[in-house]
Amino acid sequence: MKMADLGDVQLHYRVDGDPHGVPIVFANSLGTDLRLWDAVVPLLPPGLRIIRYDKRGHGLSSLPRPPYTMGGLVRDVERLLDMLEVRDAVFVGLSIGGMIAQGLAVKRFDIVRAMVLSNTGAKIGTPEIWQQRIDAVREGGIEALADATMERWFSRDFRARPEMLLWRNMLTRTPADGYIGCSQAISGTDFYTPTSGLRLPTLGIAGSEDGGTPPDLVRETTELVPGSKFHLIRRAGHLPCVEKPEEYAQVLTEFLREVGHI
Ligand SMILES: O=C(O)CC1=CCC(=O)O1
Repeated sequence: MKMADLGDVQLHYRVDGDPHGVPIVFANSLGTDLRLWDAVVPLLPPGLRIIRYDKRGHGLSSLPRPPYTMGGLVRDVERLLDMLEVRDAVFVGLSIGGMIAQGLAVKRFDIVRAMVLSNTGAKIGTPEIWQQRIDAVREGGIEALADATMERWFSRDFRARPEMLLWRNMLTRTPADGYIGCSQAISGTDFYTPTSGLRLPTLGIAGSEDGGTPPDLVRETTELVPGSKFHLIRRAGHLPCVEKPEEYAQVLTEFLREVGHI
């Protein structure tokens, strides 16, 4: 566990694998922290420098007051990766993490050499939907959203398992300001034009039962980048790295091999 002091924000991060290996960076979704990748990391091949972090307002990172912007979230990870002297990374972003991936790829070709757009979109939802969620959290806390969120995050089978409660607790223990700030950032983001201009190896991953970012949205976003690939994980919701870690790690490993990262 490490803390990067970036001045206006402190980011919790951790590095696993080979400290001198080729970098792979993971960015989490709304309402989760870097433990999102716990089941996938041990299944990755050797020789990788595996970097994970908690975005602002989440996990053990600091909790600046909202509003947050997508530009600010991109700038946070950009500063973290500059501090760690990361170049030519494969950047794996899930949901809002996939938006951060697109924003960083547009800005920093030297840092992002390939990207994985997992359960994400160039634009997610509408400002009205995000405002409803923000209002609900202001009124009733994140608990008010928890049951509906579990339905978007997980398949019916997984929701019947006790592990589901781990993720429900992770969501409901996210600070309201962190959730609201990131919701505002998503609400204000439309990356269709910038992402269409990207030219880098790109893999899209979707879950067949994802109620937050359905497969068609992930496919459409991924196809903005010419030559991209797409993989659908069946019987999984918004967090296939949790529900199907073996398949997720296998698809990721194949992509790393294809782009010459391992
Ligand atoms: O919680 C959800 O509905 C899914 C989601 C959208 C953006 C994100 O990061 O998670």
